[in-house]
Amino acid sequence: MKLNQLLRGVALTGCRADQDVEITGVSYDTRTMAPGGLFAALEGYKTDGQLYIREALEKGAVAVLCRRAPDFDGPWLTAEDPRAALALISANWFGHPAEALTCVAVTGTNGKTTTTYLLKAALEGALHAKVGLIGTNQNMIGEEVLPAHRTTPESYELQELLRAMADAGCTHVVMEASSIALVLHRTGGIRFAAGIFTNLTPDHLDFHGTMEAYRAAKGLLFDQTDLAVVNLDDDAGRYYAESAPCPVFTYSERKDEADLVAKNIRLFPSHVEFEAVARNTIGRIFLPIPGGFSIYNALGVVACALNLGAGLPDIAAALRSARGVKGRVEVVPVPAAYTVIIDYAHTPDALENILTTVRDLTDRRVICLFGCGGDRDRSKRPAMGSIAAALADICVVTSDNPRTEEPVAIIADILKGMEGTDTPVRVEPDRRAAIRLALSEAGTGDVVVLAGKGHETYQEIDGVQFHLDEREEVAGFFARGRRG
Ligand SMILES: CC(=O)N[C@H]1[C@@H](OP(=O)(O)OP(=O)(O)OC[C@H]2O[C@@H](n3ccc(=O)[nH]c3=O)[C@H](O)[C@@H]2O)O[C@H](CO)[C@@H](O)[C@@H]1O[C@H](C)C(=O)N[C@@H](C)C(=O)N[C@H](CCC(=O)O)C(=O)O
Ligand SMILES: Nc1ncnc2c1ncn2[C@@H]1O[C@H](COP(=O)(O)OP(=O)(O)OP(=O)(O)O)[C@@H](O)[C@H]1O
Ligand SMILES: N[C@H](CCC[C@H](N)C(=O)O)C(=O)O
Ligand SMILES: [Mg+2]
Repeated sequence: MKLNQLLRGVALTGCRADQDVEITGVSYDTRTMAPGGLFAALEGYKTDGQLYIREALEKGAVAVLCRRAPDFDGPWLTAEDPRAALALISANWFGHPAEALTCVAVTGTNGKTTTTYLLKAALEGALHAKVGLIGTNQNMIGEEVLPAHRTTPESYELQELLRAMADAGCTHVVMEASSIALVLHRTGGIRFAAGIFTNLTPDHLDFHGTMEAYRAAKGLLFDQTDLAVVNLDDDAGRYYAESAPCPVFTYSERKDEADLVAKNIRLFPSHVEFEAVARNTIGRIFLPIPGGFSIYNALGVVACALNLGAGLPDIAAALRSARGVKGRVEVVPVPAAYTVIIDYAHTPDALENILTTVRDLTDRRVICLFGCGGDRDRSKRPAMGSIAAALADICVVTSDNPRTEEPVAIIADILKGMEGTDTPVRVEPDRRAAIRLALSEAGTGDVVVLAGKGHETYQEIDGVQFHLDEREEVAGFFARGRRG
């Protein structure tokens, strides 16, 4: 492809390159780039891609894109925001695959992954669509599974995935749009038929700084959607309903003025049920996932699927037979008279939701094991500590992914939120040992919640990922005769 074709739609602030030159690839990392391509120098959080321009040219880049003009001659282009430019360049490189797909993005603090899986099932069942999925757990092209490294991939990898999906005959794509991705323009150049907003509660404040900035980040999605599907029971949802620059469709379990309302809600240990009431249609929804939050995830799915042309009876049939999502309220089979649940709750709100949900499942004790991620929002730590102490009968505080932080320092932050509690708190930094400890505390009728790691099958300590699958640890505990 010629450079001028690759740059279609990109607003350059300067150019010192022959735009007729042939480009054989696009890269934003000198460590993996091949010769003959364009190198996009991105300003990062650890270093600045601008520092690697000479290296890129030495490695055979035929053009470099950066924010500031380099102080040497060479084939360079400048743009106000190289990340935004990279998104358009990637869309050009892969031939705008999103235009051949009906794309839906889901944003919000909690419920994105769950909602994307349920929406995929609903669109497959109701529209007989072939649906691609992009998100935290994995990416999917129809039934084919590809590994995921982040919730929302960098724009180049995202466009590459969309290309593969379009080529494989997908008609629809449902993807998670994280707030970080929206700020970093990873979804640039894509027009979404709908954007679903689930909820906004504290998370990622290390990145965004304030809740206002976090809300603004999620709101960026609606600049690139034809329809905003928003939760009217959430403060930020009401804000977007009034401010989104596109048509809005609202859902609620409390407000009759919403476009879709859940009535006659019934919560059971293994499922939820409600009456979905929209302007022209009404139907009973049965979702085989427990928890009050499951009502909201189902509402978002029903609201979106209705707007994409699916009929309510078909959506209801698909949700009735939907499978749960790995690591989300996942019940681990155990040869014991108590229940073990793995859940990805890693925010204060999610922890409160899962503990409230399991509290309704038992008259006996709730044992909560959790930690907090290192190199992530520190304000979550005491908040999660105080929620666990208030809602569980026994807390086991351990490590999540410490990343580059000291595990005991993270635990100390958590314990600050537990000061003065009467709830027994056991501390065990080794997550494997902590799981054994939690299980050995459990008795008949109790529920043990292993929170925070969900689908993850690794633990990142000191920058290195080690294998850790909580399902295996639970099975191992029983295989070894329940030895702690
Ligand atoms: C905070 C954040 O999102 N950081 C992203 C950012 O990395 P960075 O700023 O640290 O990059 P950097 O190391 O400073 O390097 C700057 C640039 O120089 C390049 N470079 C660097 C070294 C070199 O030798 N040569 C070279 O070319 C790098 O490739 C990069 O393009 O730009 C990189 C390239 O796009 C991303 O890979 C990286 O995501 C990292 C891996 C990350 O952990 N992100 C997480 C926080 C994230 O994105 N999470 C969200 C939300 C999760 C959720 O809520 O579900 C997600 O969507 O997953
Ligand atoms: N609608 C919801 N509201 C609040 N909490 C929820 C909701 N849905 C799920 N949860 C809780 O949040 C956890 C994470 O859910 P899920 O993985 O679907 O969210 P996510 O937004 O994709 O998270 P991430 O930002 O890590 O990708 C679940 O394990 C559950 O405890
Ligand atoms: N997408 C989230 C995942 C957190 C998962 C939890 N296990 C942790 O490591 O904190 C993040 O990157 O902040
Ligand atoms: Mg997710």
